[in-house]
Amino acid sequence: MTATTDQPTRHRPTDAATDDATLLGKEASRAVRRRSMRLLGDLLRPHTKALAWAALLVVASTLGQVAGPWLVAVAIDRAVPALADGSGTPLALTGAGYLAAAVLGGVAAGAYVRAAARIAQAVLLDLRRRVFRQTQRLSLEFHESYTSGRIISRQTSDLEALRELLDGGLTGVVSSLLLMVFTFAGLALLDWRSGVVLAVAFVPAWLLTRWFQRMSQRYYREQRTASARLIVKFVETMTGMRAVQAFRRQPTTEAEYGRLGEDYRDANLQIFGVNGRFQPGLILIGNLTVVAALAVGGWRVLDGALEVGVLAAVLLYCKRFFQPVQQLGMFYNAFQSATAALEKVSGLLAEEPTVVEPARPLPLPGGRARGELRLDHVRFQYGDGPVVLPDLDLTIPAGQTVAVVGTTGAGKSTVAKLVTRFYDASAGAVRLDGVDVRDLASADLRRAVVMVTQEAYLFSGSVRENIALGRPDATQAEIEAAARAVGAHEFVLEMPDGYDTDVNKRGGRVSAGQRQLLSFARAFLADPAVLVLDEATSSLDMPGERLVQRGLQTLLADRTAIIIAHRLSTVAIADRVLVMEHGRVVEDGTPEELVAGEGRYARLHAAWRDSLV
Ligand SMILES: Nc1ncnc2c1ncn2[C@@H]1O[C@H](COP(=O)(O)OP(=O)(O)OP(=O)(O)O)[C@@H](O)[C@H]1O
Repeated sequence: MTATTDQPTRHRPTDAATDDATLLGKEASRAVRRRSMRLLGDLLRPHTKALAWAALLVVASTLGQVAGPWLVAVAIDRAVPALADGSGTPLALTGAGYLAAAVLGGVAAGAYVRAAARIAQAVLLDLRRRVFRQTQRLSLEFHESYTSGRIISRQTSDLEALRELLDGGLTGVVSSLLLMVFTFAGLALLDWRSGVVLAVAFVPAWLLTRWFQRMSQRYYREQRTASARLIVKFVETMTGMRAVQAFRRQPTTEAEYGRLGEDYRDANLQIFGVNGRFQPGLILIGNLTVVAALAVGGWRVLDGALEVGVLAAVLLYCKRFFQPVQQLGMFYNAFQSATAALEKVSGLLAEEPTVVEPARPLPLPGGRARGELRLDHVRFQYGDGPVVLPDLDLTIPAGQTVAVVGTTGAGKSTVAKLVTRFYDASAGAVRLDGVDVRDLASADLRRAVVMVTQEAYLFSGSVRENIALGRPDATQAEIEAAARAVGAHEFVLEMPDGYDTDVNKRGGRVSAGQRQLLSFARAFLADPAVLVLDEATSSLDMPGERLVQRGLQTLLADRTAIIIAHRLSTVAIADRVLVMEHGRVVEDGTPEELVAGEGRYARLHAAWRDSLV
């Protein structure tokens, strides 16, 4: 059931399915952009006041900067001649004005950076929380097709790219853009002819920037996809380290990882290649503009049509105009990277759970589950894949223990996933005490039906906390009683800190059998009406097996149970055995009846018994 990256993502045309695509069609590209913008709008909405303040500050700081060359022109053309006439006041005033503008610009710029950083950090925190909440909210179907590595790269490298942009890039982009606009306005007001020169020079600069934009957008998407693939491979190898080492896959995984690393390097090199043409191109255009402005302005100064001071200011403005363009180019990288990241994150956030909470949940009859299960002509397929269960019709009376056995791929785990409502039936219905599970509030369903999985997952924390997951408000006495009931109490007491032992620390490590007993204790404490148990396939040593079997018997007591059984001893304690093949129940009866018969179970049982001798 392990999901792979290239597994087709079904019925999700516009969302996470697109996040690995580098070249999107126009329509899809626009849809993705709209989705990102909507998310950005959502994230920024709570900060409108702070944003307005930041905007005011950045305007003030830019005005401070743009005032400089203007004052230089005034100083050269008015104040210096006035000095020659014996009046020093204009020069002193212009000097003071220059200083004041510089101080105002500096102070406002500092305040702007701080204000922007506060907004950026708040937005990032919000986004981080949203991504985490969303990944927990999404149904199992999503997690089985979207590899954990991809989710990890959403939460790490994508959010990191956004952080980089928001931390410094964005403030830079905004102030650069504003500086360009104000510089152009200042120049045009001072001398419109020079304004025309600049406007003409802006055309090739604009074309170059558009080219850069297009190319880098494509390469940044490639880079992010390559980086996500690298992370996926890494996570997959690390989580499957046992299998990697057991099958001596190291050379293969190393080669694959190396290849993905090369792809990532190539993607980065392409980006630098584009940068390497964009930056010098802009510098060249900038310098040519200065030369043109000097040539045009110089002639006019000679003709007396332009004052020297104005020419000096014009040159300063022309030079300054292209500085932010270069900066913009640099920020644009961070911006591209962040846009690509935002597209992916917004794709993840746009995912809808396939298993949805009912709008108007129905109560269970009597307010409490009795545990009668009915699979009413259930048909099931994963997405648009092949039909796994063609027509399963089954009633399990309350309190019955049913062992499900069958060949691999027969659909046993699928039945478990339907009863626990990790998936919904494609047709037909699963009913608990006569109520369709789709009509039950998930809180009621989770209280009534508990699944104990093969891996018996232990979270970091103490043994006590791990058992208490079954019922978080349980007292210490109840936790101990649950552990005692399933036979876990003794070994817990032998651990270094008893119930307070950290399961991840040295000395807190538990064996496979103990792990199962702890998960039984957890389920016992939850006390559900229906228990679904995917029995671990790994075989235990005999004492461990006996211990687990005894724990299991206590746990089952008089609840309804569906056990995907891998052990003969488990099947023997069941009230009823279902033998499944290709999604159908081919045999159904008590263990004794089936053993006595001639069917598949009798053969399976004989083979099993022989293997034990
Ligand atoms: N998440 C999934 N997406 C698509 N197909 C799936 C998924 N999970 C299982 N299947 C397919 O559904 C069929 C039934 O799988 P299921 O896991 O229910 O079998 P099983 O009887 O529990 O097998 P095993 O004993 O090996 O665990 C298989 O053909 C499997 O390939």
